[in-house]
Amino acid sequence: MSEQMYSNSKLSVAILGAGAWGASLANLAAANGHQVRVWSRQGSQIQAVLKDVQIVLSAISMIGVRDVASQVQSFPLSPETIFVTATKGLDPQTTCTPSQIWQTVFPNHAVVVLSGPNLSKEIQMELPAATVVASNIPTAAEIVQLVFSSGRFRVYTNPDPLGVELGGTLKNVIAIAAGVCDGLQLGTNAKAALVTRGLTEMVRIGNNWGAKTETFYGLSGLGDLLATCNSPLSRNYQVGYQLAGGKSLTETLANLQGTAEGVNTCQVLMQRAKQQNIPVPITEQVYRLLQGEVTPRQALDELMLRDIKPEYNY
Ligand SMILES: NC(=O)C1=CN([C@@H]2O[C@H](COP(=O)(O)OP(=O)(O)OC[C@H]3O[C@@H](n4cnc5c(N)ncnc54)[C@H](OP(=O)(O)O)[C@@H]3O)[C@@H](O)[C@H]2O)C=CC1
Ligand SMILES: O=C(CO)COP(=O)(O)O
Repeated sequence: MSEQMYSNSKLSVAILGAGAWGASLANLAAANGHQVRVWSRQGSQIQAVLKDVQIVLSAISMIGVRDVASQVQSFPLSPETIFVTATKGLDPQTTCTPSQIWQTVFPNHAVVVLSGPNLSKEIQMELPAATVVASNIPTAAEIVQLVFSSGRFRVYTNPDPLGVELGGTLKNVIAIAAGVCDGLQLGTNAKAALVTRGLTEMVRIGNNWGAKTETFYGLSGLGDLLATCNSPLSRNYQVGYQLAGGKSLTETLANLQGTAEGVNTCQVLMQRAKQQNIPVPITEQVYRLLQGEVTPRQALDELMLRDIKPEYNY
């Protein structure tokens, strides 16, 4: 399978998940002339959507990924079919990333991660954005790059799928903290400190997992942090903002449009950080806040009054 073969051809693309992100990605591929079929639990049979497709893109919330992957497994697909995952979460049972789940279920297929600063509402409004596609199989990433690239969606390739996937996933926890920061009106200095130290925490976790440091300084790490920590369009930011305003987590989630993956990611991350002995002070305070163990103000004090230390351990 070569990139050249695909450069001018129009592909058949199945999008699994008709939520905010699945619908936006479907529009981007369709606008480039590709044949796009979208599947959701309420819609057509998955079998009809998967028939003869060259690309299967999953934009399913983390909670449904394992189940949907095993549904897909029961249908015959060409060995050339490329899987793309756009989910930003971690599996609660195994702490696996979505791409690790897809790769385990489809060990002989190319799997590509798509992640970046991509607030779907802005993409629906046709505002310009950039993203990253990453795979261990470079030609697969290049094919996916061609499918989605346009004058309003700039797609970069990257050889570190784990780093790209973790960037988009881990930033959701920091986005909750950023929402708290703004909800408490702590100011621009506090927000800059939070996001910067949040990035340090993401790099620390990512390195332990085997991801490359520099990936976190790219679009899928720093880029996505900047987008979600500064925008009320981010559901994760909204969760933090509402909690800071005194709402309960149950009330906040009940009124939220769509999925805020950071809530579950935070639980999984705490589990993994404890197992691996990784210091994650911001994640820990977000976890305690979500559990109702601390108030937003107490979480702030806990972070500010930690033992003083050097910025980096060189
Ligand atoms: N919105 C955004 O701006 C972006 C979102 N993402 C990520 O994409 C993923 C989806 O987000 P988004 O589209 O916004 O979320 P939505 O809540 O809008 O949609 C979630 C989608 O997942 C499906 N789904 C949920 N649970 C299950 C299940 N158990 N089995 C099968 N399907 C299920 C829903 O199906 P149904 O409609 O049938 O309920 C729906 O299609 C998340 O991981 C998110 O972090 C990534 C980048 C940008
Ligand atoms: O990941 C996103 C933008 O890149 C979407 O953020 P939320 O899931 O917080 O809305």
